[in-house]
Amino acid sequence: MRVGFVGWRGMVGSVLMQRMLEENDFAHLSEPVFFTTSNVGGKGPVIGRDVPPLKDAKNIDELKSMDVIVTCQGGDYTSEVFPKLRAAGWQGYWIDAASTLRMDDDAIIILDPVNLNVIKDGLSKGVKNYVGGNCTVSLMLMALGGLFQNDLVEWATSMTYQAASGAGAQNMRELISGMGAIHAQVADKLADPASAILDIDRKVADFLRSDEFPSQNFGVPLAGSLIPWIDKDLGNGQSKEEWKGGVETNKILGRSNSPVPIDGLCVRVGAMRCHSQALTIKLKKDVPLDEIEAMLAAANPWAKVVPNTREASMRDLSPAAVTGTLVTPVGRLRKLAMGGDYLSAFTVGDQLLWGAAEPLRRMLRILIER
Ligand SMILES: NC(=O)C1=CN([C@@H]2O[C@H](COP(=O)(O)OP(=O)(O)OC[C@H]3O[C@@H](n4cnc5c(N)ncnc54)[C@H](OP(=O)(O)O)[C@@H]3O)[C@@H](O)[C@H]2O)C=CC1
Ligand SMILES: N[C@@H](CC(=O)OP(=O)(O)O)C(=O)O
Repeated sequence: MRVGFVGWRGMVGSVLMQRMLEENDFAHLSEPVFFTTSNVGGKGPVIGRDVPPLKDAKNIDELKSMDVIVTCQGGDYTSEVFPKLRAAGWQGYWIDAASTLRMDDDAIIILDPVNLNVIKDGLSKGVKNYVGGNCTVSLMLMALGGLFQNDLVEWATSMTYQAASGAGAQNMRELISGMGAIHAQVADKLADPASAILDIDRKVADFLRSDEFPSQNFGVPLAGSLIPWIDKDLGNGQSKEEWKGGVETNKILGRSNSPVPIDGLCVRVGAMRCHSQALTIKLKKDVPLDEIEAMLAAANPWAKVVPNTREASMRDLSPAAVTGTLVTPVGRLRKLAMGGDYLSAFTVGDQLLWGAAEPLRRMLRILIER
């Protein structure tokens, strides 16, 4: 199988390369080929063996000779190149991290621990386009898959706490710069135990509202604040990120014809690369909590149930605990005051792993092992 990689040196692509090395995936590829939009003829990534010089990611003839193309290059690249490649008669498999093709009828959203049946059905029907889901959606389904598997969800609403990485590498840098700049404003006062906290606070607030605060990428401060809107304004009061929560979840589950209503508010917070979300779930029936916990834990090897105690929640259910790992813990599970069929849950997940690179890596493996 000739597999071409586009976007391998970006943030998502780098995580993909790292995971492929960890899982020894390249040993299963006879001919990995690496593409670039900026450095044709340059050196490819270090994967433990020689790789040919980088090829032009816009060259349709070069791309056409691939059996599979895996791209983390982004939506603009997909919009520009994918239609040309198909128009040129290319019949290969296209595996993509970008959202561009996700809702197309001839594309499947890939999250195999949750929808391997949908993926296998697509493969048997000759579907050639496989697209990673929105990070928030994938992470929610990795954690709560057990409830959907058992068809227990009547509706769900999620309030998200999304990391800077979802907006890109520059935004992660800006978050840290903002934290550092805030500290620098008040470092002398902080060092003095006798200084008044309200003086420190006033200085920080003035700085957050000033033009000096580094906010070129987000447009407003994230460090020391939050941003209650993610992605485009759909014009109906809903953000595009919130819209994705409903449509993508149902497409992944293969139930777009009988959708489960899922909606909520998406908020950017000052975490680096872990998205968290608090959910209120209306169950179809009053199932005992221990049964719910067992279903969640059994759904896949990564959904770890965290006991609903203060200590365990603080220790295991945070971006600091989860970042850089594949676990998608789910905790704060309890029946709400509204009744036995109302469940609360809180989940955390690394949005560059299950939220972006890992479903692509596993899809490639599914194709290789077919
Ligand atoms: N960020 C996220 O959380 C998620 C992103 N995605 C999708 O993945 C796409 C890629 O996202 P992301 O990885 O964040 O994008 P990046 O901006 O990190 O990388 C995209 C491309 O930019 C080029 N590039 C230019 N300068 C640099 C540099 N200094 N370092 C690395 N690459 C550079 C590279 O192309 P070249 O080598 O050709 O020059 C690279 O492949 C997104 O557009 C989105 O569609 C999906 C889910 C989550
Ligand atoms: N929109 C997500 C990141 C992302 O890339 O999403 P999508 O793959 O749906 O465009 C966030 O900002 O956290």
